Amino acid sequence: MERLSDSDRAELLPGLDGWTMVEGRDAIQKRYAFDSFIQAFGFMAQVALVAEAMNHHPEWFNVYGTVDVTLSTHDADGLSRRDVELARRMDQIAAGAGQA
Ligand SMILES: C[C@H](O)[C@H](O)[C@H]1CNC2=NC(N)=NC(=O)C2=N1
Repeated sequence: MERLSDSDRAELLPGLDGWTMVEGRDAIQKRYAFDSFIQAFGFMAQVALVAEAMNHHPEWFNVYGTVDVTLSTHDADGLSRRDVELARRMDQIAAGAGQA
């Protein structure tokens, strides 16, 4: 998996909703806020199935209804198209999982 080129970054990253660059690392991050732990965990369970099917896995941290997510491609040591794809899929799942 190749790291995103500068032109791919300029084209793809602004289209992501609420994702920002991590400082000091070639990765993107987003905080999802749900009303309850069950909604947050339901979101994570659905994402886990998608991530496994993509063979692309998030770094994440959950406290109650909050899920902090970092996406990066470890094999490429930076951002690849898979991160953009997983970010979009996570946003779709969050929208259906009752994001606060
Ligand atoms: C061996 C296995 O295919 C790799 O380690 C996969 C698994 N999941 C992964 N997830 C992420 N985020 N980046 C990777 O480079 C990656 N590589």
